[in-house]
Amino acid sequence: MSTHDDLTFGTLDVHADDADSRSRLHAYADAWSSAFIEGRLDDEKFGRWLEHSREDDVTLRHATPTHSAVGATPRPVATFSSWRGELNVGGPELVPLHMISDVTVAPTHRRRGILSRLMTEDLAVAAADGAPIAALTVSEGSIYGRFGFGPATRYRQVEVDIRPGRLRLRPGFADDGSLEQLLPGDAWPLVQRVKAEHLRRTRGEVSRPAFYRQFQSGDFDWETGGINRRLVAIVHLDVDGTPDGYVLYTPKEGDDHDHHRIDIGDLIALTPAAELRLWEYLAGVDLLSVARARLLHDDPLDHAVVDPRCVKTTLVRDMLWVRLLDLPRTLGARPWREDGSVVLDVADPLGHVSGRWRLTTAKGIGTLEPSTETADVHTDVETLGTLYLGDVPVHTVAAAGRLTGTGVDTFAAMADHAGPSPYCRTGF
Ligand SMILES: CC(=O)SCCNC(=O)CCNC(=O)[C@H](O)C(C)(C)COP(=O)(O)OP(=O)(O)OC[C@H]1O[C@@H](n2cnc3c(N)ncnc32)[C@H](O)[C@@H]1OP(=O)(O)O
Repeated sequence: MSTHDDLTFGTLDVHADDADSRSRLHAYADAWSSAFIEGRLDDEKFGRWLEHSREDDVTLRHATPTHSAVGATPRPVATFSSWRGELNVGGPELVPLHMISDVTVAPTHRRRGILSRLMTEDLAVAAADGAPIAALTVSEGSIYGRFGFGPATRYRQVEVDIRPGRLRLRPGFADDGSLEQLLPGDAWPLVQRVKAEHLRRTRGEVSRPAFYRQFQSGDFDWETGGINRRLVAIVHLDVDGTPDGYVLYTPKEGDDHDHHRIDIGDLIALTPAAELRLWEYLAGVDLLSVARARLLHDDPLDHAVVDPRCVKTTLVRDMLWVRLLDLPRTLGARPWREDGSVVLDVADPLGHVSGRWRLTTAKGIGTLEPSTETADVHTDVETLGTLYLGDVPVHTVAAAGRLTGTGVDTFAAMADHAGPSPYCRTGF
């Protein structure tokens, strides 16, 4: 007898609108929301969740008890959502991305292999549908490696000292653009335009799920359950008046004037000058002491200020976890540095990319073919996920024992790049 005989595994149709379907969808949303310690959703929040989930055409996988011993209506004990987005892998085209979120299993049903089953089924369907790569952001670092996901980008949490006169840009900084404060709802179309261009330019960035509109336009604040009247939107315009950057932030009151702070939800600019101008603006906002933000782990801001100690790092953490599902497509889509050729022997516990492959790079383009030759490099799909966007040099990961063989030096010369670190600013 299967250990899951007491459960029904299936998917819910996010677009179904009859009363019974809505009630099942509400129970599903309650299950993930409760697991993330946010409690069950009221009708307003459920409606908002349904709206953005429909916009993204999300697949909702669940496990639900077949019956209740006390006669209650069974409610989901596991949730798992996924949808199709895009990822910038550093090549000329964005790559279709299978995005995963809301992974929960109720405490009553944990460690019975429910997540393993949902993940295995979901990745198999995604691969069969032609998704070359999957990604998620994680609550804990110990869960997803076993399924072939590797941490592929990092971010840095910082507290920037914005007391009067503290954060100063080095002499010589010049920007010929301008700033405009807008209502967040009015800024939203401009924010979207800048963000779309940023995605096109930034290796490691992913397309934004639809829920971003609700909180970045100020339309709905998930914490208060109403319009976000605190959100401030500042747009940077270039010399021709074209928007090329923005910051969205929320001032937060501290215990006293010395502790009022800004939480920066998003600061994105298409030029370094626009980005620094937005920081200069933030440093000049009165009555505030600290700006909390996420930055690239090797962000230019540290080198643009007179006193680098104004930018205090409080945390460095993994952001996007990547899982390769189709090796010829994914390795063919990312850029390569030196010309070369190696045979990779790849282990994959779920079998999607396992086997021996000859990787050949020429003029920045990689091609991959199945091979029966002796392997030059032995590794696994989790390690290839970590290396995929170029965040970490091959030799660093090899020194950890994760790549072995006589071809590691050649592979490093082919794979490592000298461009900016990959960066994903999008949580999901
Ligand atoms: C992408 C996201 O949504 S991130 C959010 C993840 N969700 C949460 O953190 C919510 C709270 N936690 C949970 O809901 C559950 O504990 C889950 C989803 C993390 C795990 O669900 P389960 O059904 O218990 O996992 P399952 O039984 O399939 O375990 C699979 C393996 O992962 C291991 N594992 C599961 N959870 C954890 C964990 N938190 N830490 C370390 N290992 C774990 C299990 O020991 C098992 O290992 P094995 O294959 O060597 O035996």
